[in-house]
Amino acid sequence: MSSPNSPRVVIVMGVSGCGKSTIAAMLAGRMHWEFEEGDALHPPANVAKMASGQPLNDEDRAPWLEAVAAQIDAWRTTGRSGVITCSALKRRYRDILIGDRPDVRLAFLKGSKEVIANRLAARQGHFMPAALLDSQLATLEAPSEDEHPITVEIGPRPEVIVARIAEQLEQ
Ligand SMILES: Nc1ncnc2c1ncn2[C@@H]1O[C@H](COP(=O)(O)OP(=O)(O)OP(=O)(O)O)[C@@H](O)[C@H]1O
Ligand SMILES: O=C(O)[C@H](O)[C@@H](O)[C@H](O)[C@H](O)CO
Repeated sequence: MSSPNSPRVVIVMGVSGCGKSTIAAMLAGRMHWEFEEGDALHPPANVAKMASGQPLNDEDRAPWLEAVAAQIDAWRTTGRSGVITCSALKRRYRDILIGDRPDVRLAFLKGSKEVIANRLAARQGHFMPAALLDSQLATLEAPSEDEHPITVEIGPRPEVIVARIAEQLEQ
């Protein structure tokens, strides 16, 4: 396990609209760690594809996952800790992001389709159409126990969710 001063990274994962950006930014603030919005690392073609209502495939996601992994490594090799958002829907995507990096933890935001659909319907100014939620949920492989995820229900207020994640990180 890591010593208290070694860099640590949390990937906040889950389908579109589960709250990754909201929770990750607050968690980074609470931990005094860096924050990176994984969506900002998509090639422009991916954003255009999603905005046009088409789901990404494995090939589309490959360069994006590499960019997320590169950010994680940039933090780790320079001794910094950080929180990054990444839907990381499939196990094999998470294997790219985590691999043998022992200080990288998953925080999985888990919620019902109904709650997420309601939040997406209310959200404005985001490229991701709510219509892609079905495909996101169909693609999601929830992390299994051997991935040691911190799994949190998305129902409560963001402050509560962040506190729950922080408590588990501090254990
Ligand atoms: N715990 C919460 N309670 C109520 N509303 C929330 C909560 N978390 C997030 N929201 C709201 O739900 C919407 C979706 O959250 P957010 O944009 O953070 O999700 P996301 O997973 O980052 O989405 P995407 O992957 O599409 O970027 C936003 O409008 C946000 O303000
Ligand atoms: O893997 C994917 O299908 C995409 O990366 C999406 O999950 C988006 O990044 C994001 O969640 C929408 O804003």
